[in-house]
Amino acid sequence: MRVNRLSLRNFRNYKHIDIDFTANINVFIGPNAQGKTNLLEALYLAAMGRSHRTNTDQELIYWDQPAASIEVMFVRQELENSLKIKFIANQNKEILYNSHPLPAREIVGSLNAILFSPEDLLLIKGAPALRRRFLDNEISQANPPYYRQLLNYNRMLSQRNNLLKKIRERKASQELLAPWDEQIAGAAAVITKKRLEAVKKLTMLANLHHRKITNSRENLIVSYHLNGLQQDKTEDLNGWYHEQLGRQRQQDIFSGSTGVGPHRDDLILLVNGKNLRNFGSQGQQRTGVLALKLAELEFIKSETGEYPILLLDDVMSELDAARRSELLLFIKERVQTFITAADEQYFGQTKLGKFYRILGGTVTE
Ligand SMILES: Nc1ncnc2c1ncn2[C@@H]1O[C@H](COP(=O)(O)OP(=O)(O)OP(=O)(O)O)[C@@H](O)[C@H]1O
Repeated sequence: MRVNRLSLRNFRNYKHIDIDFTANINVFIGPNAQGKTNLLEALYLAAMGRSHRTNTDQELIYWDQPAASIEVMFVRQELENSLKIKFIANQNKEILYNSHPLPAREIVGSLNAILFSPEDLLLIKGAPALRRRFLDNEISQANPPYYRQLLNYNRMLSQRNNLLKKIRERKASQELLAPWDEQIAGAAAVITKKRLEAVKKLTMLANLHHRKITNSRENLIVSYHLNGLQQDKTEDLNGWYHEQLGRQRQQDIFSGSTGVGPHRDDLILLVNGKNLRNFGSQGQQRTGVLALKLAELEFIKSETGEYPILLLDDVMSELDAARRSELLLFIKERVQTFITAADEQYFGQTKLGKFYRILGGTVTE
């Protein structure tokens, strides 16, 4: 997968730019607050249909302008595609894929992209929701129907939770829960099964990278923690979820939320048998995150036949020389990459790709 051109109109601090990219490494250099991350954000938006920084589209439009747009020309399976997103103040965004309207929920899976930013360094230490999102982004891009199943599951879950609250306030009867439990159990089983399959591949791929970065001193195991269930008893997930929803019902009514399901699961990472979250040093955790990110690239390649593009936002300065070189060695001539950095110090010797200077919303090669 390769992005050939990005055009922005009134997007963030860019009034009007068209940039052509190299198929290898593209490096955006510039001082703080000049628009480097805005460029990666535009590419991420084209891939995921949403920003990684805001849920408010209005923020994406150049101050005082009525509308903005992002247009990306990219090659997928050797065919050139165009994707355009228009943001109009106080309206829903419009998406055109090869000039045809595309609903926002169908954008995932068109242009695939992996983002690695300093916030990802919290992937191991941070809340379980971060690890679930990591896994969901990966599976959704490799398997777009999964993304829609996930949206559907989340919608049903929030409706069940509203009903639980009404039951708690004696405004609805408990019998109304039965059809929701039936549907939620089915959807939860489908999602969990796909996550378990993905983690099986992920652990193998991540361990290869982890061993390489640590000169074979450390083994990384990634496993899926299914809240309340042993990994080896997953044949009848639908039945199990159904039973659990029934068993937890009174507790769920009391809390007004659903206590079991894939929205409560987690990933567990072990290094040489020890939980990386509790016992890993900061350096080990960084290696774990890098190994996961590289594994994510390979997972998408193995599922779709192509590497996604890689967006590295300000992470070079966060990695030490060994991790940086593992990263650059892997992506070189393999993955089209977009890197932001404050200066050129990490790239001086490598003579990688194309360099762009970013200054106050302007881009010069
Ligand atoms: N809607 C908008 N309209 C105009 N300018 C905006 C808008 N949103 C953000 N900006 C400007 O974009 C700039 C920030 O750009 P960006 O986040 O890409 O910085 P950066 O170059 O990545 O910096 P750093 O290295 O500090 O992360 C700021 O100057 C901010 O004022």
